[in-house]
Amino acid sequence: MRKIWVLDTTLRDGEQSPGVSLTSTEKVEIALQLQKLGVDRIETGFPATSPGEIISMQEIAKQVTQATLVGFARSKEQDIDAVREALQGAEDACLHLFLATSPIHRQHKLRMDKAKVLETAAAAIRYGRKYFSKVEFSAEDASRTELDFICEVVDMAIRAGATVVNLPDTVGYASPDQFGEMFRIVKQQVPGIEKIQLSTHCHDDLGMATANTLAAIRNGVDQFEGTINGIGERAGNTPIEEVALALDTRTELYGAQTSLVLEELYATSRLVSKRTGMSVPGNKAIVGANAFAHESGIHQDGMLKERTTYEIVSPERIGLKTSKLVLGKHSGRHAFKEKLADMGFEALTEEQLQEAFRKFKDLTDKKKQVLDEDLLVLMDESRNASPQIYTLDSIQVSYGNQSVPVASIRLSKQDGTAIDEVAMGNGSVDAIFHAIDKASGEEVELEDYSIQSVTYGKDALGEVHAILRQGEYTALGRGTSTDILEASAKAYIDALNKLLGRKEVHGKRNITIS
Ligand SMILES: CC(=O)SCCNC(=O)CCNC(=O)[C@H](O)C(C)(C)COP(=O)(O)OP(=O)(O)OC[C@H]1O[C@@H](n2cnc3c(N)ncnc32)[C@H](O)[C@@H]1OP(=O)(O)O
Ligand SMILES: CC(C)C(=O)C(=O)O
Ligand SMILES: [Mg+2]
Repeated sequence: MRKIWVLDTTLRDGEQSPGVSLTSTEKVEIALQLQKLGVDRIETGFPATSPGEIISMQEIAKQVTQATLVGFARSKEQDIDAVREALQGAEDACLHLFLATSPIHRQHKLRMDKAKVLETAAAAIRYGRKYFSKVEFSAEDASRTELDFICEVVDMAIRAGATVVNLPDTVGYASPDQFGEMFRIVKQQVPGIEKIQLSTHCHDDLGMATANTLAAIRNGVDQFEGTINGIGERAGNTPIEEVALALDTRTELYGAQTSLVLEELYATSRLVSKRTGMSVPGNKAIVGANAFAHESGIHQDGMLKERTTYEIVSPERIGLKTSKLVLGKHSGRHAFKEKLADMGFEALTEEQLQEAFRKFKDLTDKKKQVLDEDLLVLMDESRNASPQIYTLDSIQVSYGNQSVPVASIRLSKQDGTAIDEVAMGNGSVDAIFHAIDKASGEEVELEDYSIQSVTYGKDALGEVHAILRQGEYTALGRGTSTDILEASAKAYIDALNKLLGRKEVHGKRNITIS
């Protein structure tokens, strides 16, 4: 299988992401992790940028010994000298020179004609080769450069002594077919091309960095450059994890592999995200939080029967323990039953399961994600079911800090009849309880009332406990909901039902029924 070299530029192009600036300690930490990941070449910085950049690169050079360390420079002696200073302690160093070659950059930015570009780059490569055995030359904006001039530039770079020639899609303008064709022609037409390594470096302005990189690989490049999580200038660089996994997953198509330790990808992604402050979108390929999570019932059912129905990469391959089956609005009975079994609720009858599933679906209409804690509460409610003498149909509360709270409530009785009542109170909860009292016609006393949040987040479930007394009898009721007024009504009705049910059957005295 053909080996593809990986040049990681998270610490150089990645750090060019607007708003990102890494400290020396952070850069060393990331470089050590990149070494663990098995990156062949780590671009540690652009030392002409600042004195601090040189110090960071020197620190990395002291500690990272198993990868080639690359220093970036314009085609200027002063920049090359800065790379010499920054990489002097490196075991294996490479100078990375660049100069733009496209008409737009030549005319407007560099104000150089073609001949001057060739002369400037050749002089820089020759100067660099005096100090470095490895010199990469990048023809910036290659994808917008005339094809015959690109061939001239590559020829010049080889003659001047470059060991790697990189043709970047600097502004993410290329399309895969066109980009692949450029490499095919360069390989065909430039004499001595076999003496050097050909590289590519893509940006994601049109969302095609990975596709363009793979097109270059199919057309014979030896190295690709990218960053972890795809961070970098503007829309970012090629995400290394995407290309590495595409090669690993489709070997029959590409016939090429990196030597990355893929199991380190997830940890590397998390570290880069934490240190740069650039969060990874949930739906990001390979390393996003949802990349191995399934919420839809049909997908979850498929996953439970055979993982490969909905996963082309196994989570273990990138260093994650398992896939996740997330319970939510779109989940089905198979995943629900599996989840309950995992939590120890195995001995449920079909009826209990159906009832729990119905309640679960009701909850998903109110809550985005159902957590284990939510399920525990829900199962607890089901198992401790009280006689359904009254059930809550609807509730409406009118509250204002200048007016008296009013609650309207509709209860259903066991025989199916509905009772509507309206009542006022000192507060919203008090108004609800008065309305329930009026609807039931029972005289009860509220002995205790408490609220607690049982799950997390803005849409957390609140659990209300209410203890009611009627003469010698007391009963504890529980109610849960994402709304505490609804939870309060449910708890009150639950206590009332228990009180009436027990009173009727047992006639026991002074007993709190839980
Ligand atoms: C595609 C890429 O990612 S390229 C890398 C981009 N990264 C960065 O620019 C980050 C670090 N940059 C910096 O800190 C600064 O730009 C520095 C220190 C490098 C240079 O700063 P300054 O000397 O103030 O120049 P400034 O950035 O304003 O302009 C760039 C100059 O470099 C020239 N230049 C640009 N690319 C090259 C090159 N490859 N070789 C030689 N000269 C170049 C420009 O034409 C311009 O020259 P001019 O002053 O004669 O017009
Ligand atoms: C490799 C360099 C020149 C680069 O970052 C680019 O062209 O995007
Ligand atoms: Mg770039």
